[in-house]
Amino acid sequence: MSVRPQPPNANQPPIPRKKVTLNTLNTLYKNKTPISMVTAYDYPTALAASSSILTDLILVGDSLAQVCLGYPSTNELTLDEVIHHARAVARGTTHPFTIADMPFGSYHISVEQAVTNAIRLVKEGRVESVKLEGGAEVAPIVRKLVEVGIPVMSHIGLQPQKHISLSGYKVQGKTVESARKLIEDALTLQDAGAYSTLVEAVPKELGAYVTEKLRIPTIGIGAGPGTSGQVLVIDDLLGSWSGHKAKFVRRFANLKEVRDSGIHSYAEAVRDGSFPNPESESYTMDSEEWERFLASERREGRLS
Ligand SMILES: Nc1nc(=O)c2c([nH]1)NC[C@@H]1CN(c3ccc(C(=O)N[C@@H](CCC(=O)O)C(=O)O)cc3)CN21
Ligand SMILES: CC(C)C(=O)C(=O)O
Ligand SMILES: [Mg+2]
Repeated sequence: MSVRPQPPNANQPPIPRKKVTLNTLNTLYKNKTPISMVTAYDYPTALAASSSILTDLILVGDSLAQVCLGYPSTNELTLDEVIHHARAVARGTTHPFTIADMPFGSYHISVEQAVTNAIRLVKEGRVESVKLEGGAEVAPIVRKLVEVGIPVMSHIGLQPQKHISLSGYKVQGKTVESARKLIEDALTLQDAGAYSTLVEAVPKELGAYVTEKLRIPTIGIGAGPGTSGQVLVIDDLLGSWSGHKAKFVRRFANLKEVRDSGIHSYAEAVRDGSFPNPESESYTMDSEEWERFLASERREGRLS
């Protein structure tokens, strides 16, 4: 059966969702059911992402660099850092299919380097597939990884790892030439065996068009509603990220407000002495035991 499970209603326990596999993705794609993907970076965000029965894919994105580690861009993130976080994500993930970004510099040197590092992500990072940025130029890498048995999601359109050579984060595919290049890249990556292609920051017309031209699902971020699925950075959608908000981000919650006000209330309660409460938030000792302790302290000469 290909019917999507319904969201649990508040009075019912959540229905455990069957593990999402590449077959599940194909079924969703064939049924034109929009695929839901979200990033996660550690155990609690993986639990959060897994808490909805409707989450299909979890991405350990290299956005980890900015969102969790405070780097100015994704470019200085190391493979070891991705692996460390991916392992934590694996411990918190239930049904969703998992993907990790191959970070900048971990796959461009040679096909051999890419295979070595993708294998590390699978074995040590415990992810089920990898994603890598790039067009036709990375097709030989995609082909080899797929041959080895590592499913690959490609990533075209805006490629944040190229933000320096592109002079910033800019919408891609806005001209005839760049739109044509995007379609050609997408077809080449599909031929190389990618199971899906992520399309970032392109005009909605092009997002829908590339989706129509492919026989594998597209996952869009800033590519309009015409892609096979959508992805957002978890902190962007939860409103817990205070950095730049791209046009494509919708806030589905405002966690930063709730979180910061909680921190401030705590600090205030410490400052004014109202935390901790001596009754409900403290431990007690039997009073006779306490008296015997004080007597022993007097005998030691530590108390007069
Ligand atoms: N928190 C977060 N969310 C993301 O989506 C994200 C990251 N971090 N880090 C890695 C990359 C970087 N990404 C970005 C970063 C900036 C824009 C951006 O500023 N876009 C402009 C487009 C301007 C134009 O060309 O018209 C915008 O205003 O939306 C888009 C994607 C997506 N990724
Ligand atoms: C924004 C998504 C697509 C990503 O690649 C990331 O989180 O690194
Ligand atoms: Mg990324």
